[in-house]
Amino acid sequence: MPREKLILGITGNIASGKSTVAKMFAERGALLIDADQLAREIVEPGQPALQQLVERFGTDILRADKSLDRDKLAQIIFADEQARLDLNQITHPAIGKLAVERLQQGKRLADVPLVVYEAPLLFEAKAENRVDKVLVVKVDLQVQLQRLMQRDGIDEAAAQQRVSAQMPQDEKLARADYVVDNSGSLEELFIQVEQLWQKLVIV
Ligand SMILES: CC(C)(COP(=O)(O)OP(=O)(O)OC[C@H]1O[C@@H](n2cnc3c(N)ncnc32)[C@H](O)[C@@H]1O)[C@@H](O)C(=O)NCCC(=O)NCCS
Ligand SMILES: Nc1ncnc2c1ncn2[C@@H]1O[C@H](COP(=O)(O)OP(=O)(O)OP(=O)(O)O)[C@@H](O)[C@H]1O
Repeated sequence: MPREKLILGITGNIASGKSTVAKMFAERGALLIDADQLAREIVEPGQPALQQLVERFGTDILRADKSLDRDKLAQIIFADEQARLDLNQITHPAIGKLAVERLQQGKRLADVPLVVYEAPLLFEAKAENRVDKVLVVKVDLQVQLQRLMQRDGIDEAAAQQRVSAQMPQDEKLARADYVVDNSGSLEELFIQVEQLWQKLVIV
């Protein structure tokens, strides 16, 4: 008898390596649903959430073609907690609705052995109930800051600001069912993901 199909939530703080881990699961055959991607869909031109963002933050957050200027909005919300909370209030309900739909669709697909939901704010958005088990990707702060600065082309102060906008890593770890440590090499990460895949999928 195969095990009941799981939805595995992958979370962890910014630049911890969630996308890297999620990709490793997808390469093994998992279906990946990415909250950052859903967050992009719900602010496409014509979507109600984009209109609400413009009402809250002004037309300055739009590019000439009326699409969202993500860099500009990121600068605003990582420097101002109230702005970030307002952004969350506008976007999170629509992201949540879409996530539930896609996760349930995914769970019904016969040839998918595992559904993975990659969600940076899984705990902050109180979205744990959308998944069966939670994997937290952890990383040492110094490594995290270096990777974040390099990936996003920002300085240490901006990187620190983004890290501080999320729930502390220790709180996430305390609520995890599984943990992988991504402070080392990609090879070390790969081994941990393989072990978890064996545990979750191989009967
Ligand atoms: C602020 C925005 C425009 C920045 O876009 P950008 O393309 O520069 O970054 P991207 O979307 O890839 O997010 C990068 C990372 O930033 C962090 N992050 C994003 N939004 C938030 C937030 N509201 N609070 C804390 N951290 C956040 C996450 O770790 C995320 O993985 C965008 O992240 C957004 O619309 N955020 C609101 C929706 C949201 O909460 N998304 C997070 C997943 S549900
Ligand atoms: N073990 C590793 N060794 C070296 N670089 C890594 C490693 N893991 C991830 N990276 C790099 O670090 C950066 C952050 O990783 P990734 O984008 O997977 O994080 P994330 O948690 O998905 O980020 P976000 O919260 O912004 O969505 C990327 O540029 C990635 O290529």
